[in-house]
Amino acid sequence: MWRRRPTATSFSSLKSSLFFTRLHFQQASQHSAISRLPSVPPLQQKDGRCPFITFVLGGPGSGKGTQCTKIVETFGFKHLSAGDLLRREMVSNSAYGSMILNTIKEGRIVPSEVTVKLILREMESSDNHKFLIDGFPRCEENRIAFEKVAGAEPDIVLFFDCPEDEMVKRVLSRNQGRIDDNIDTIKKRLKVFEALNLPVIDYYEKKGKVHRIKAVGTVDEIFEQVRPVFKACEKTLNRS
Ligand SMILES: Nc1ncnc2c1ncn2[C@@H]1O[C@H](COP(=O)(O)OP(=O)(O)OP(=O)(O)O)[C@@H](O)[C@H]1O
Ligand SMILES: O=c1ccn([C@@H]2O[C@H](COP(=O)(O)O)[C@@H](O)[C@H]2O)c(=O)[nH]1
Ligand SMILES: [Mg+2]
Repeated sequence: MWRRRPTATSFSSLKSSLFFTRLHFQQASQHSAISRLPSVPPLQQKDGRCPFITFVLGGPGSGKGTQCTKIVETFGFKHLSAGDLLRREMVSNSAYGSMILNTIKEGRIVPSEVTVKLILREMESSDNHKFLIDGFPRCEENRIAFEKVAGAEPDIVLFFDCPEDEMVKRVLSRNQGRIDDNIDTIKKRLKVFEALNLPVIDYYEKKGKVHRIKAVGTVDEIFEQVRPVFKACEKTLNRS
């Protein structure tokens, strides 16, 4: 469970005032209101620990979810797939349901207001302090919103770098009944990835946070590139 460091603004009032007033349904390209948000104190756990945050990025079908499962098994992280959280919200009678459905069908990006709220809710209700945030941030607006509202940057970023033809092949044979696993939506998702997600990866690359994984080969071969990334930060992972 989580709490914020003592501050004049409580987290719940922050959520309602910052998110639901200032950011109400802003489109992904609108940066101005977000950049004016005040920074907040970083999230901190009851036991005083700060979370270890890994953003897991890569194109559709690059293997993010598959590798996250292995990281959870080996290093004990909590896996938060932004796409899964949105799909769960979509079928939960939420007011956002039809907006999420249409956005996913079109391969576009759900407003940060919704996604950041879902992610932070999961982080706050978890006893774990090591998080894999999979498939988020999708664009610069997502990134800025998360950093402002969480008061935290990722410790590291994993980028699963996979050729497009391999990603298309994997998604088309995934067979999980996802409404976006069809060739038309995949083409749109690939364009959105290139136009909006690659700049986020570039941003963190410049900060020295990106670990680029060549996402070809078997699942186990790819994991052997991932393992040393977490081995190298074991001390930080167990920080108090
Ligand atoms: N190295 C691999 N070789 C072959 N198939 C793989 C490999 N890694 C994952 N897959 C398969 O490819 C499909 C896509 O993988 P996964 O769901 O992990 O990708 P993802 O990056 O999470 O995709 P999305 O962004 O669409 O959620 C799955 O069916 C998975 O079993
Ligand atoms: O932060 C996010 C994550 C996802 N979406 C939307 O969901 C689909 C599927 O996401 P996956 O990560 O591939 O499961 C994605 O194409 C977006 O439409 C989002 O808007 N924001
Ligand atoms: Mg996935």
